[in-house]
Amino acid sequence: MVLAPLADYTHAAFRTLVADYGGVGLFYTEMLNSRILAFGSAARDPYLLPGRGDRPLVAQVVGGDPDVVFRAVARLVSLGHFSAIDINMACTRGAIQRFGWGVSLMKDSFRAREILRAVRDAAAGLPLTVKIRSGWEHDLPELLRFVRLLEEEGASAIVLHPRSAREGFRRRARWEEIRAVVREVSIPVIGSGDVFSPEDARRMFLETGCAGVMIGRAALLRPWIFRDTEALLRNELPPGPPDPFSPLGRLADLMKEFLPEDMAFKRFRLYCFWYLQNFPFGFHYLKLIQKETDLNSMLKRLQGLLAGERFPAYPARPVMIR
Ligand SMILES: Cc1cc2nc3c(=O)[nH]c(=O)nc-3n(C[C@H](O)[C@H](O)[C@H](O)COP(=O)(O)O)c2cc1C
Repeated sequence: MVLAPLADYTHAAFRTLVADYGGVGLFYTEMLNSRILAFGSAARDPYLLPGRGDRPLVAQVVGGDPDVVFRAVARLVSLGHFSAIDINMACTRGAIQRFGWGVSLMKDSFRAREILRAVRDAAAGLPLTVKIRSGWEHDLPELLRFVRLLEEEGASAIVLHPRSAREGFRRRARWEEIRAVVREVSIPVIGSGDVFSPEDARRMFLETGCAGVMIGRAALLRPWIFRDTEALLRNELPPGPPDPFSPLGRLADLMKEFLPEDMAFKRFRLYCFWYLQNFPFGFHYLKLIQKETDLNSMLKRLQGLLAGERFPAYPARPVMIR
């Protein structure tokens, strides 16, 4: 079970929270901008901190210039706490695509190859994973050609979120493409997309033959979904969900520990957008707490609002994404 890279969310504090609940075999950082990494000061960067218990930890890099990516990866390796490097060829955000980074690399095999070589050269023997989408469009022969290229260039594993670049988060993730990639390459394939319950995770393993199941949005709603999935896979009963306020209280404490104060507040407020979607009146609660101007008053408000709440049964599917 793999915690997905989630920009703005999978920082050291959140990964530590998830690790405390258990059930995760591999953690990803949020995507790290190669330009900032290459030319910034890695030592004090809160984005690069390891959490507690969040190992093995993969650092995900996004970029499109092989020289810059080389420098960025060399810096990451020098920190000593990353177990592997991932290159993001999946992100569809406008600015990332305009730079020719993220999923744009799937349209440019030559550049993709150059980036992979740069990462491999800088990674000093650390494994290299690549996170991709289905491609620009759903074109299976083209996807299979691309994953063969990744394998040829020394990727140790592939993570596939089987939606096209155009789809963003619309339509369903096409798990059948995960199965096709599993059959095409001999390296491990990790599936990502639309796993909203432990049962979904088990179904993804069974239907696709993937080596790992990655969870993103549902882990924001229920950071303990990995523990519940582990229990299901062992035919055991999962422990019940925590009291609705306690994960937020714990996360706030971890954010105060790992992140600078203003970043902690901003990130906590962003996180509430997801977590509160567990509850029928979540968006109303979100509106109410937006008025608070510091973390402690926000927490106090949340404690009152969530006192009478309970978690509905899985699936933990957000109704809105940003
Ligand atoms: C808020 C958010 C941030 C994301 N950030 C990243 C990222 O930094 N790098 C990346 O490769 N994918 C990113 N993704 C994609 C997820 O890793 C994952 O592949 C996708 O959400 C599908 O999985 P899910 O259905 O379990 O959420 C992000 C997704 C969301 C919703």
